[in-house]
Amino acid sequence: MTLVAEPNTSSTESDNRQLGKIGTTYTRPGSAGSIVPLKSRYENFIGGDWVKPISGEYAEDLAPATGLPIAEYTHSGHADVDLAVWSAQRAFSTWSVTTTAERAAVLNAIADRLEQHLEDIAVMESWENGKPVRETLAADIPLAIDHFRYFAAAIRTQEGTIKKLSNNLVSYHFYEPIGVVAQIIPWNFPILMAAWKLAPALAAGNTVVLKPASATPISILYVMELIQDLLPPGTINVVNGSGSLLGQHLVEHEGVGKVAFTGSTETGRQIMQYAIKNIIPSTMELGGKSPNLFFNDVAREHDDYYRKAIEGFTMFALNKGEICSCPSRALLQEDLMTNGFLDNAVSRVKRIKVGNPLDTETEMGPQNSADQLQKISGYLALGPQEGCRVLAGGARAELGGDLAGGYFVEPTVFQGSNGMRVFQEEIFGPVVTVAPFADYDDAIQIANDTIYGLGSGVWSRDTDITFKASQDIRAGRVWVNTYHQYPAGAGFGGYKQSGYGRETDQQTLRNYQEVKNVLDNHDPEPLGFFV
Ligand SMILES: NC(=O)C1=CN([C@@H]2O[C@H](COP(=O)(O)OP(=O)(O)OC[C@H]3O[C@@H](n4cnc5c(N)ncnc54)[C@H](OP(=O)(O)O)[C@@H]3O)[C@@H](O)[C@H]2O)C=CC1
Ligand SMILES: CCCCCC/C=C/C(=O)O
Repeated sequence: MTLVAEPNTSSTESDNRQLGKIGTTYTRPGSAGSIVPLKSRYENFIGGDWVKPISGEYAEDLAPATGLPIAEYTHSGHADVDLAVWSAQRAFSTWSVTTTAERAAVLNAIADRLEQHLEDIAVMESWENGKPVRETLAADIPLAIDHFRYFAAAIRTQEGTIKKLSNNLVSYHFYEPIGVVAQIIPWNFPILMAAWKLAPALAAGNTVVLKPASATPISILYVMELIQDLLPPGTINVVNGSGSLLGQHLVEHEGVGKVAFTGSTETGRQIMQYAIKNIIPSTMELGGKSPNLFFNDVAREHDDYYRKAIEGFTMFALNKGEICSCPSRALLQEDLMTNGFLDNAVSRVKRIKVGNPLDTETEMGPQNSADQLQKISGYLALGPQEGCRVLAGGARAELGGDLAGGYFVEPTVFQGSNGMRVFQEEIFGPVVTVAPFADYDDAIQIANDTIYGLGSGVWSRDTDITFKASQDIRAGRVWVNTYHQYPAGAGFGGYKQSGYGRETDQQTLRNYQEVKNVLDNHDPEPLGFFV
């Protein structure tokens, strides 16, 4: 499986470790013998210090695998946001004038530090989110590390423009940092989503106030503890608390010059309204209902390609389906419904190993929260009510022992049609809906019949089909004969109600920059209007 970036070739401590060896079960963060030393309470990180919330209020962070508390985090208010914005403004005056080489050095140092701590960060992320440690070790954390390295390089190689408009008139375009950036991130990839936003914002010379999701408030603070000595105070400030209480105040703050958001389309729409107040730019990475198209020729032979396509179908269960680009609508050309392909795919789904996220053999952990479990359970009930056939799963997964209180769901395959709500609404769980298509035009029509346009997949051995489909599908990302790869250097973002702006590529720098034009006139003569 090649989900991750090329490994770093520089020599570090981590080179000789056998991370995530199958058969390992990591000890829970905070308990005796764990590689993750946890505090019982995490304050806000503001101005380079650990700062208590002014109200003195805290909330409990729960482990999705058990439903039991991990640690406390701050329930911040507006005054805490004010303090964070003020700290970021102060830091901006010095960070924005550092050289690109200096900023790149800081980003590279962060990457190196994260790499030294890859294993403990991965364990922390798994325990707080519920995602299997085999994913955080192989994807989330390596991708986050690579992101800092990528933007260290990107800022050093970004060019402005210079144009000689006439013998005496020269136009220069320079990119300048915007100022203080508000970044509001979700709980499904807490560290990776922070990296996607922090790395380009810092590289471009901005300072940040980051608001993590309330369901995963701590893993990013664990990372801040590890990297705090590498950053000038105030360049990154992290404030926890309820998004509905803090969001408007943060985004409408006069000291904030830009907002970047990843989360639901509904909340994105609200944040866009807040951004209007001070006319600040926004980037939005929102929901999805991504189609995954399989053409008849995938089953021509039962070879490696066929196995790859079966894995492509099963990818809806990665991160327990809690991914905006989850391939949640599998569209199969008619022969594949009856010639064994669908049966084989369903039987692979039934073998997905659901369990303790800290066990390296686990393929699917618990959903992130009780709220998410409840939302998914609603759709598990809705599918059959709408007339879906249940080909696999369809219920909560009952695990024993101390995982009995965890938020586990069976990976589920529904067969139905694209007009059903389970085909149209973002479930954000391990649920794939399957429908047949007759021919190419039918496939594209069904694929595009959605309000979303984030991810999509096309599977065929015929490169004319895959190329044509990659042009005809209305989505920001078309994976061809693959799915769920997110290398830096490939821009990611949505069409339609999946948002706007691209992340994970050089062009992301432009989300965090103003363009300054200098028009330099060397003509000795006046222009002639008022002579
Ligand atoms: N596209 C994606 O990657 C994601 C999509 N979703 C979708 O959204 C559904 C609901 O999940 P939910 O966690 O409620 O998603 P939200 O979009 O509401 O939350 C994402 C982030 O936005 C914050 N937030 C919430 N309300 C506001 C607000 N008014 N102003 C500013 N920030 C705000 C949240 O803070 P807080 O946690 O404190 O509320 C969190 O940090 C999921 O079931 C899924 O379908 C969810 C997460 C990611
Ligand atoms: C295997 C790595 C998956 C990264 C997924 C990034 C998607 C983020 C999102 O849901 O917004």
